[in-house]
Amino acid sequence: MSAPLNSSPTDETPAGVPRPREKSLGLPPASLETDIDGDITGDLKEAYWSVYDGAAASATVGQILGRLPRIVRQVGRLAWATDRWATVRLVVMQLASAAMLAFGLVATVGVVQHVVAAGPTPDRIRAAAPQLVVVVVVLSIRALLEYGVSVAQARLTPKIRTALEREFLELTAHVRLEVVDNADWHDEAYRARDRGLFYARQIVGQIITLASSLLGLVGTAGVITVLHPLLIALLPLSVLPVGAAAVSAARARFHSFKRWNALQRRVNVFSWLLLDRDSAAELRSDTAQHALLAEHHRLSEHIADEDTRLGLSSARLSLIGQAVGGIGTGITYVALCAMLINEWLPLAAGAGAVLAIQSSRSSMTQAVQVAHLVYEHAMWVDDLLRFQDKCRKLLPRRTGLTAPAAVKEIQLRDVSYTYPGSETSALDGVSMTLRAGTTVAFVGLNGSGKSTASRLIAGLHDPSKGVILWDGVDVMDMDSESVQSQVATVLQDPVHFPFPALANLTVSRGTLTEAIPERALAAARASGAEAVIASLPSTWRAVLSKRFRDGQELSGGQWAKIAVGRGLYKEAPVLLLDEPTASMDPKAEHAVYQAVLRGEHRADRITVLISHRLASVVDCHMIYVFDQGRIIESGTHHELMKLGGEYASMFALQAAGYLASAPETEVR
Ligand SMILES: Nc1ncnc2c1ncn2[C@@H]1O[C@H](COP(=O)(O)OP(=O)(O)OP(=O)(O)O)[C@@H](O)[C@H]1O
Repeated sequence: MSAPLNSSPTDETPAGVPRPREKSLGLPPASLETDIDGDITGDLKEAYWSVYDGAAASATVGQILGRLPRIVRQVGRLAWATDRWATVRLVVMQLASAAMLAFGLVATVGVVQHVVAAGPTPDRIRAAAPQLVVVVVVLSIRALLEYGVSVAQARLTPKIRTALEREFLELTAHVRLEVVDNADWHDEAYRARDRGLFYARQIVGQIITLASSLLGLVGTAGVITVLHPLLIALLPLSVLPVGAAAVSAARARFHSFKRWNALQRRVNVFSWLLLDRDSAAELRSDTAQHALLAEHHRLSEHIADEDTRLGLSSARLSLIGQAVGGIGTGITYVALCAMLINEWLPLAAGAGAVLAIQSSRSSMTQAVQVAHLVYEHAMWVDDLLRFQDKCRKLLPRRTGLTAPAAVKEIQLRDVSYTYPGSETSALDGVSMTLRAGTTVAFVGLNGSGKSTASRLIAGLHDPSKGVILWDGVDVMDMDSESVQSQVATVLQDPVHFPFPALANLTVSRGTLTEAIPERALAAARASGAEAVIASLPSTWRAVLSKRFRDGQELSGGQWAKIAVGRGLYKEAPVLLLDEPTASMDPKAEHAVYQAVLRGEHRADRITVLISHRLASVVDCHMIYVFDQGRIIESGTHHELMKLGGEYASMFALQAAGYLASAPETEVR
């Protein structure tokens, strides 16, 4: 978070100045371990995003069939919640379309019946004509219904995705801060975003295709039974071999895809590093491109091999599938001929059976392929929905009581805080009183608890022990978000919003487009951002990112000024500055302190300043010295200097560094 308080603690560090705790480090290995591909990114293989890859490859047909109703119910619920009318239309038209397919088949058999009946050809054709018209009408209605299904799908799918995405971002952007710190939660969030949301968009269409092929299968089975009950025995003979071939082809594809995907993710790491603007300068100055390109080439070759393997195995499986399917068809037709020869079946029914069997074979192949996709993709959608449920339980406190718009006094009473998963307290029994119109400084070594204290004051974490009172009211009784909205926090590494300069300020008031111009100018003036913005080609409108056309690049110090401006623009009753000036030049830093801390701070504002440059805290009304989560000294600069404790030692150390080499120059 910050530069060390002391330049570098050496043996010459004066007595009394605490030293940071240090750990010794052994020699590194002479070479890094690699995986079977000889690649250092091997660990990424089983990373968060690949957990369900290839699940369909190892699931049994029973498992897939067993899960389908649940998946359909789940997606149905999503669709219902998103657009009931489109969902009803979709289901009704889908069923009607399947019914039309069956009617079409029956009508076609009717045509065949007339065509193969006894009598002169013109009479037979004339007799078949009405049925032929029925076939045309039925097929036209089916085409219209399919169009209707596509229209309903086109309306429903983007709505489902948008609703899921909005919900996902609403939840993830609001969960408590310590949740975001949790690496597992992060993995789950990225997995839900990259995979869950992606597949949620596809799954509606896939379920529709699955439903259409299954209904087609049921329809043709019904037609075959109507033609002759004995024919139903021929159906499995024909479709099961095709189905079995399709199952093994689908599994092989998913197996291969899992490996291909793992390799692709790894190769992406290298393409991203090679292309990214942030790494460009360092890559060139370190001539690190060669090492990265070598890894990229090696992984790309593995991907090419995997592609070839997948293509060859698909071709092989397709050949086997066709051979097995051909044998099944052969057996079916032999059985059909036997039935016709024995006159168990009229010729027209036999011809109809051939049509029905052809149609059911293609329905079966499609059903098997799509069922695998739905099974695997549903896992990701399931994962997304589970993650959203989890996030709902991790939202900040809502009590119905909001924080006061103006606060006179914030009291911390014996406050402790331990980060989740940590064994030691980051804050340990801290008490202090912050009053409106005063500026308070937190100083101390790295890791001593200064930022943690400011985060608790900002309502970003809840105390593990003790209470924080705002004008006598426990913050735990207030809505967390309302507390956060009354605090402006400026950090040393602020977010570089790639927006226009003005939006970079107004975002702290929850808008990117609406500004109060006088307030924006005053904030920019006080923070030193005025000169920065004035020097940009389109001043307030200049986009602060080189990633966009005509975007502008700012230096670290310039960004710091923008961030301070953002904090001031919020005009919150509490202003927390967590080392915001560390990257500013001395003049800019001086100006910020003049404006924010010394002269122009508002009488109704509580300002907390965290700084390692002790010269900047001299004028603060109160200085708290932190060490290992506790306050070890407090008072004004003069009181602390008089005390001769750690603050005095640290101050003397910094001052000595300047005095030893400073020429006699007047500070302007
Ligand atoms: N998000 C976190 N999760 C777990 N531990 C944390 C987290 N942030 C800080 N800590 C730990 O809490 C302790 C106090 O950290 P904190 O950031 O409050 O110190 P600081 O005084 O602000 O340090 P610095 O001067 O380096 O900014 C440290 O031991 C740190 O490792």
